[in-house]
Amino acid sequence: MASLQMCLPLSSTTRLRKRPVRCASDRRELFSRIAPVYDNLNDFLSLGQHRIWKRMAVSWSGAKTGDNVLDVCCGSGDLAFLLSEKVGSDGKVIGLDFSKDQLSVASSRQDSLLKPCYKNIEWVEGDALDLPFSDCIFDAITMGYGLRNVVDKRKALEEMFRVLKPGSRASVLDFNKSTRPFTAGIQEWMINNVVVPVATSYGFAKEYRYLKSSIKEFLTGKELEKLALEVGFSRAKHYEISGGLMGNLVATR
Ligand SMILES: C/C(=C\Cc1cc(O)c2ccccc2c1O)CCC[C@H](C)CCC[C@H](C)CCCC(C)C
Ligand SMILES: C[S@@+](CC[C@H](N)C(=O)[O-])C[C@H]1O[C@@H](n2cnc3c(N)ncnc32)[C@H](O)[C@@H]1O
Repeated sequence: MASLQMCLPLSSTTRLRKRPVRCASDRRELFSRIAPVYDNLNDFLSLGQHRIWKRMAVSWSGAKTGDNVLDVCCGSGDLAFLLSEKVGSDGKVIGLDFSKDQLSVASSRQDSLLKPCYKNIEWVEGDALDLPFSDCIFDAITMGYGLRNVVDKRKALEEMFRVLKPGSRASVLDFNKSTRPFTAGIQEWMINNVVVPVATSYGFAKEYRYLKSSIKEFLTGKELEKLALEVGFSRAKHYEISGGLMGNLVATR
């Protein structure tokens, strides 16, 4: 897979520092490590609010009964399961991720959840930067907390554009990189003083500290809209949610 280049060997001084989560293989390993606690920590740390944000993302995708849809960077499958309920048994959902461990959690959840429509979900191990699908085949795409984590955001949007049918939408949910100092400050305070300490108690301090650096390196809502239009989407709108802590880009091909 094009984007899974191995990290270059670090200098000895760098090795001595906390190694940054820089490249695709580092990030894949990070999400594989946290797979066992990922869902429970999301529920606890967001007080269950992330499920509301994910429902909003699926609604913005425009997915409807009978559609053929894709959830990129599906992880443990939250958005894929919501898409499955939306498209129903006549529809088809593909959940793609490059972490075997995350996909294993998703597949186990699918087996234990007894909703008949969930049989319409297929889990695919693959790279968001090199989607193993033909052009113009999906009626809707979601990407929940994935764009901030890929090493090439433009390429990820180009791939989603390529596999979307004309007139269809990509709905991209993530943390919002706020331009308002107060909002950014609240977000950073919560991560520093609630998220990381709780994660540390589970032995995942470094993994959750990565949240802060990944948000700092992310794009603002306006920058995401601009990038989507540059890639070729005909319309792009970024909605701030939860007081600006989170955001959702809706891009129409
Ligand atoms: C579902 C959420 C985050 C998913 C997620 C994304 C990542 O990129 C990670 C990277 C490294 C480790 C973990 C993740 C990860 O879990 C959002 C909710 C869960 C967050 C961990 C908690 C965020 C707290 C907010 C800053 C404030 C929430 C306020 C709420 C109204 C109580
Ligand atoms: C924070 S999780 C989001 C999971 C799920 N979408 C959700 O909303 O909870 C980010 C996911 O993106 C995956 N990921 C990151 N970069 C990827 C890439 N280039 N290709 C495929 N999956 C990737 C990780 O393995 C991880 O499962």
